[in-house]
Amino acid sequence: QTYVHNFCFDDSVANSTVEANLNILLSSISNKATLNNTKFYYTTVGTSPDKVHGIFQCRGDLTPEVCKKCAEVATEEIKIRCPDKKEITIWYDECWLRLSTKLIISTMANDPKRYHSYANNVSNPNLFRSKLNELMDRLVDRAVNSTDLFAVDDQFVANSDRIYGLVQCTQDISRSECDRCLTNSVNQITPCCDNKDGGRILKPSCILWFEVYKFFQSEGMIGDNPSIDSPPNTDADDICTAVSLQFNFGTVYSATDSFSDANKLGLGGFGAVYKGSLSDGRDIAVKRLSKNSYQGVEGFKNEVLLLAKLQHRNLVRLLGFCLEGDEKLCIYEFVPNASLDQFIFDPVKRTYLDWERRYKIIVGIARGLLYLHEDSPDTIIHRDLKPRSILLDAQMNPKISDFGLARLFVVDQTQGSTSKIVGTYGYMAPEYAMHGHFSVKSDVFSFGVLVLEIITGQKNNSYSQGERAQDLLSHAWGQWEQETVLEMIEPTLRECYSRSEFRRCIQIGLLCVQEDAARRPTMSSVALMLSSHSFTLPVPSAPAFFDNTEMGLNRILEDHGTNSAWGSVVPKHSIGSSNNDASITELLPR
Ligand SMILES: Nc1ncnc2c1ncn2[C@@H]1O[C@H](COP(=O)(O)OP(=O)(O)OP(=O)(O)O)[C@@H](O)[C@H]1O
Repeated sequence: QTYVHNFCFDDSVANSTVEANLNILLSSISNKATLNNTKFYYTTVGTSPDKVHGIFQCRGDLTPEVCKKCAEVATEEIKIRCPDKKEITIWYDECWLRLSTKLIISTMANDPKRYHSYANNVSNPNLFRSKLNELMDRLVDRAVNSTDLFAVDDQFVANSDRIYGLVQCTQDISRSECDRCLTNSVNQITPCCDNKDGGRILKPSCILWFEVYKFFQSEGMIGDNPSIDSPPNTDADDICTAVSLQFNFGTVYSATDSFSDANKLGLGGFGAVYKGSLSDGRDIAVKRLSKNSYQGVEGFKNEVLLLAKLQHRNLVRLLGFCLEGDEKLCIYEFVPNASLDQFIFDPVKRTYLDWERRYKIIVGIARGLLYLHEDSPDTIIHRDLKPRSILLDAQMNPKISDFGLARLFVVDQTQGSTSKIVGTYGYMAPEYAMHGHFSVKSDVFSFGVLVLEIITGQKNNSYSQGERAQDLLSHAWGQWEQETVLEMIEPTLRECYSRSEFRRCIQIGLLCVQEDAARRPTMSSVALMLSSHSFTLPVPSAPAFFDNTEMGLNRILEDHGTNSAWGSVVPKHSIGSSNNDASITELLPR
């Protein structure tokens, strides 16, 4: 058991009833943590005003024996390290303990906090910082969705370098409080441990810990989330995962009130979407896939397994699937605040998004896309990124939706090029729209359009400037060349926004929409550009100019024709249709 730190506060309680109660509390915690084989334990001793409360929390990856030992050591050592004190928090590598005369149960506490860091500096701080952010975002998301508010994982940095991370909340607080506690800790990594290759943020209600070596036990990892370490295969683990991801049709049927119209959220390219409530209180969104999907049952299950392994704070989480007769359902977490287009293009709701919020949304989308491109088990190309495919959660965090759906339909295509163009006019890279070539760089293009739309409030494909209809990219390029980009700020933000961040966003947007795909940055570079203001941005070359004329559309149609096979599965997806905007994703093996 390795002692880390303690805080002992308040006047001495020597020879008082409080002191006597504290002693009883300590032996109770020591005994109960041993007897119950528990990782979390809460108890109180005495009556007000001498009542004392105690919370014990052990790490989720450790065995009951290790937790028991930690409880024994902590309750003994507290008497030596904090004699006569009544407000105490003590942290060990393996567990932590809180004692107080205040009601501490179910109340999230960020303070007192302790930064605990090490002397080794990392060799590439920018890269390390962005990979650490990636890892922490994933960990927080997994912890708040787990049963024990705990998560461990590791993250590739470069060559053989990895970062290992652990986050844990005390199990008495709610998921949203755990989220707040951990998110606050993630934001404190810079003051705590910037440029360091290891560190911890210790708080009464949660801990965050990272190292460049593996310091946790994987075997003890339990929780209701499938591992995301490897792609699906047919081993025993995946059979277990498949069982836990499969929803009973009756459950989904009653959760959505028999797929009632009142519960219908909308009709997308792949079928109708319904809101549902599970009996455990969780809200879900159920996508009822078009019945004439060509995908067989096994193929469908495999794809869902693969997609369910993708877990990231900025991706809409696929919780599972349901098969019944020819019904194929995908069950997602419910994201309450609708899609981004309903905010940025709405005359009233656009005012809800101040500059800071917009910047955070851009950073979140970049992180989600970076995960799909570089940090998930397979390279995943979204192919239809646009404001409608970004959903907003209760805190207005962005979540990318509809990644992977193309895999649930069998489409005639080869890797990296397709005879069927599926994407949305205005967001498609030119090489994709004209020649069917898609790659991570075609997603980067769509991301660039999205950035420009979020900060200017203008739609790329319905932009008008004065008399002449002009697309947003051409307009942004013109303003960039004339050094007048500030004129493009979303009008409701004019009085209050960061000019330097706005300029950077325009520059990043223009870098992403460059005509030459090879010159567009990767999403890891974009994430770095957004997180580090000291990073010097390259100078963009001219964007691909958007041809908004009938001739332009006809040219695309002539190049590709329409694909009857695809059209019969999801007719609205064919190029040239008036409502060509379903979301499609591709997954490629690395
Ligand atoms: N996980 C979710 N949580 C909450 N609402 C959702 C969720 N997924 C989809 N919706 C809502 O359901 C409706 C239909 O969504 P869907 O993604 O199928 O289609 P779309 O994005 O409108 O169109 P398309 O499929 O053509 O891109 C939209 O209003 C969307 O905001």
